[in-house]
Amino acid sequence: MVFMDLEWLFPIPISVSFASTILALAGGWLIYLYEPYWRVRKVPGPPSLPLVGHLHLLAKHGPDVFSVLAKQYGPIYRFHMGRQPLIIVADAELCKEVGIKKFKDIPNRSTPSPIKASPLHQKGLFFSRDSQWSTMRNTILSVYQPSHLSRLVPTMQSFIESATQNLDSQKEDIFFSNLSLKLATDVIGQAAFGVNFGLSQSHSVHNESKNVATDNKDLMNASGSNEVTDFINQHIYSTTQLKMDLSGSFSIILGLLVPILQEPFRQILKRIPGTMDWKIERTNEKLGGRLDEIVEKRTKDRTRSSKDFLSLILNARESKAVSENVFTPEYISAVTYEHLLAGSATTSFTLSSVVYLVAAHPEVEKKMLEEIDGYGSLDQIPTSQDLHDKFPYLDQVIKEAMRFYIVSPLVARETSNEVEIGGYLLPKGTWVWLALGVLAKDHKNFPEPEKFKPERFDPNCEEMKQRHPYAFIPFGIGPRACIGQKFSMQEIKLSLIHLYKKYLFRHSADMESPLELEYGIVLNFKHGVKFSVIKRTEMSC
Ligand code: HEM
Repeated sequence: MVFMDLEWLFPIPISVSFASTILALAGGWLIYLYEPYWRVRKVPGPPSLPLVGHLHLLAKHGPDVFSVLAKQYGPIYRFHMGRQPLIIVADAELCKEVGIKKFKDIPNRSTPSPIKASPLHQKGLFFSRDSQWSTMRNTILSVYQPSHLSRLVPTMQSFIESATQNLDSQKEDIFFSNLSLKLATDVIGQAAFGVNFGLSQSHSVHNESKNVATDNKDLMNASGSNEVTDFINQHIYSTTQLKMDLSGSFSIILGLLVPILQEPFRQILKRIPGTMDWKIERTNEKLGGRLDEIVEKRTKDRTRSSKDFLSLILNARESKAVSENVFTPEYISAVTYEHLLAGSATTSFTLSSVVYLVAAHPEVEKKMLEEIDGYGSLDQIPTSQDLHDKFPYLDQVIKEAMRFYIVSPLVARETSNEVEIGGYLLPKGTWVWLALGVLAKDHKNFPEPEKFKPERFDPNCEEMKQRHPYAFIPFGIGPRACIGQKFSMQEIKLSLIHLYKKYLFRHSADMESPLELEYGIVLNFKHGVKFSVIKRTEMSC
């Protein structure tokens, strides 16, 4: 009967075997699309659309979508990133379970489609897995000793000073988010590679109407730019193309919707000049080539110091303190590059958030200035220990800004075994993502979450005492938490102390309100952050 209908549909007679092939393909296709959903179907979640899953909800609500859905579906629910279901964990106790108690069953991160196309990103610490990850992490941890961090204070300070010289000298408002990105890139460039990129000295931060990413994309096309500029341009282009929505390259979009087609299409598209896949491939190739050159040159350098991260790893490798099989040259390139990536946008976003929020809260600004001024004279540079002990209010301001604008609203993990979380049995290979952004806005732990109140982080206040210990985890949780936490806090505090000793900041009239956010590899201000700058000595005159 079925075949008679098909004969009516197709004027040319079709054979039984052809029809059954079509049916088998259609069945296989449906199984392929629905199999990931089927494995976690018992976890609650909104109805999803074929192919796009819940991406339309992400487009509608932006990063807030995870809070909206947590209100509707509870502390653990399903969100389909295209075909791929994510199990979103939006509760502090459950995050502790995933990140700490059941770590041995959930030790790795899932690899999202933008990363699948980039070997450079896959070989860093972030996406490496199991024993490769633990050996790399232990080695890197050994070079993150507090004594090494404290030795970095003068380096950080000198970049901060040169980046923030004469901020008040021009009439126009400054593009602070650009300044902070250049500063953070310079600092991490020096700390990771021992290379001075010189970004914060060479560019004016005034009159820049575009953000750094766009700025550099243009430069990428200009021939004859110098090596450093090229390297940074490639770095920024490579990073900003890692989109988590439907605005990435065609192969990345396919990776979200039909992952099986991502690699074949990427292989074709990367050979067609002008496509985004072609540009990404060329950029990553050039970037990888440059990184390999830096590593090779440093490997041969017998007089290398042990001040930067790359030299420290190379020294450890040569002294056999770490296995040469684990730290092959390509892993060394990847992990060093990862520092540049992980340490720039995150730190710069946090710096911009603090200054933006403080500028809108005069009572916070007053209290913070009293603490900074009380520390000592203008040219007294705090030590690592002083940064830790002597600025308790600044500490609260930074934490509250990081809660208010959380850099990494989601943290990706993947189960290695079948494991039970929140009453649901999750099969091996399930993507479990911790919703740090939802936790940070949960009114149970943070009453009036939309208000900026640094005092809620005062260790003596009732709100702080009653809060779940894992309600605020901007650097993640457990053995896979951020390795650069102390490094970035040192840099952020040093920068803020130096800035506020000299200047005050006021919102530019040329900025949207509220600020629009965009969700790339980390959260970012869509149109940047702009301030007018007032020199403090002038104010007190
Ligand atoms: C404000 C600044 C920063 C924030 C908010 C931040 C946040 C995070 C978060 C949320 C994670 C995931 C943690 C988890 O899965 O539990 C992470 C991982 C990581 N971060 Fe950061 N980060 C910052 C700065 C840095 C810096 C400066 C570096 C490098 C010097 C760095 C290097 C890394 C690395 C390598 C990982 C992967 C760790 C692993 O998988 O073992 N981060 N970061």
